[in-house]
Amino acid sequence: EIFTSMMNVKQAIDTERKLIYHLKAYIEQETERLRDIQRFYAKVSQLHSAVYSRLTGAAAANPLVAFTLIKRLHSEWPNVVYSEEAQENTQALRSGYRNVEGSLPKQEDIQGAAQGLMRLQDVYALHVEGLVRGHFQRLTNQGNTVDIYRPRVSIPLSGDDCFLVGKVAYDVEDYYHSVQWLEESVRLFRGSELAWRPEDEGSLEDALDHLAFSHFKTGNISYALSLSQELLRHDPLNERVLLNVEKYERLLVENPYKATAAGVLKRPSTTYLRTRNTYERLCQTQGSQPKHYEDPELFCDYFTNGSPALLLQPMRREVVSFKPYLVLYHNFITDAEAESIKKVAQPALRRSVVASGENQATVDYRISKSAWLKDTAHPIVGKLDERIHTLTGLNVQHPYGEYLQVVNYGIGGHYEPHFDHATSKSSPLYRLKTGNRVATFMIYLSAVEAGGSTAFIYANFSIPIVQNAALFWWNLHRNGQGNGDTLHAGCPVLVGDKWVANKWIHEYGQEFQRRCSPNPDE
Ligand SMILES: O=C(O)CCC(=O)C(=O)O
Ligand SMILES: [Fe+2]
Repeated sequence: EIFTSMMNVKQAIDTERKLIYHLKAYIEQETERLRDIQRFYAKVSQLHSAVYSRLTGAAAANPLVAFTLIKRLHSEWPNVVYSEEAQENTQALRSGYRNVEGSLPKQEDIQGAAQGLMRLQDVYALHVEGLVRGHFQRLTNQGNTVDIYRPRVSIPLSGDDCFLVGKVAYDVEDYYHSVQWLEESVRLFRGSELAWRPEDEGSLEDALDHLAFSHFKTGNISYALSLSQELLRHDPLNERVLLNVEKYERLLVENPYKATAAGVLKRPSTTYLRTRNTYERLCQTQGSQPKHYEDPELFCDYFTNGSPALLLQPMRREVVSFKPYLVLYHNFITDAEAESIKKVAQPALRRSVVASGENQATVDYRISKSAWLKDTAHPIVGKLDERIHTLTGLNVQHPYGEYLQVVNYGIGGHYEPHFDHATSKSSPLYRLKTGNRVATFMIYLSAVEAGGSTAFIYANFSIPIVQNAALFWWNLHRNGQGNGDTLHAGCPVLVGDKWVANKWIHEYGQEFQRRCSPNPDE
């Protein structure tokens, strides 16, 4: 599951570096082998033009010429033709490949990465044609493109790259995406002068085939027909396509008005989410906090919580919202501490799960890896517990607080709108027997280049990632009921390596810090 964590993607760079090394050795050896063969070829062909052609009959009469001719035909030619060197070179290359095989991406990775790209396309309303050229752009209503982010490094995609993304969509009958990506694939394959590349999975014919069928499925039969006819020009004997062409022509005769009935394709309903429009709007703004002038009660201060530890170095507190109550503590953690936490978490990272009934499950709506760190894992974990306790006054010791959950997002990694507290009595969150999650303390362990904001859906704002800051909010009202205003999400990461750490604090153990109240508004 390389695609679920950027850390694994970084490790994949090293894997490819090893492969490059093996391929270089292979090319050198093969080049040498071909040079030797060329030498033999040059020798023999030169003999033929210099000796045999001019003297023909006389040449064969010379016993030295005759002897070398016989020797060549008897042993030199088979030595060249049946040389084992080619096989030895291939074997060396393959054995180098087998050494890294265990760490290579799997089918689920290619699918997950392609789905990540399509998620970014959807949530940030990206223009596919721009994306293919390596740009992160949105198409305006006037038909212009605007950059939403200019990456420092980027690469354009090939026809085969686009074919693969389109194929992932096609295989799940998601023709909304398959049409857009295969369209790009066909365009790029048509325009590339290289007809064949050893690394490619698909070809212009494959792309035409899948694009034609996608259009057929969405009702655009005349376009399906013209694409199939183009395909037949490359592959005139393809029985299946010949039959399709016949079928499309018949359909068009029977139902001429259906020619281009495609209309506007809708995004697939598998990604249905009631709050999707708000969620995506909040992600697109990449940070849209309420401003002080919008709510004059909001404030910033240097906060000590009456603690001697904080008197020397007060915390920069920013009250971001009252409904729900949300506070941002700036510079909660230092760069060095954040790096240590990530380092300690790395070997323990596993695919993130969510509560599903009484159990836990991996889901498409949370794409990341996470690790649970006990305070014994590293002295810094205990220090952070202490700091959270000082700031909030809450008891964060296990089991009143959960272990620290360190999260690393992957390609288009996200966490769609959810509550941190349990909303059903059977939730696995109750296994600690310390009640529900009363509060969340979330630390941003990294910056990102673009995307990845934390969006509060009903409260209608999003917090851009503030490196080293921490976000605190109450999940429950004082009467113990879940606070619906806390519905929140981690927006897909557009560019960057996003890390956060969650400390979830439970109801029990906080009785003196957070008094109960029957008032549902508190
Ligand atoms: O990554 C974020 O911004 C939010 C993460 C989150 O809500 C969670 O892990 O529960
Ligand atoms: Fe959350």
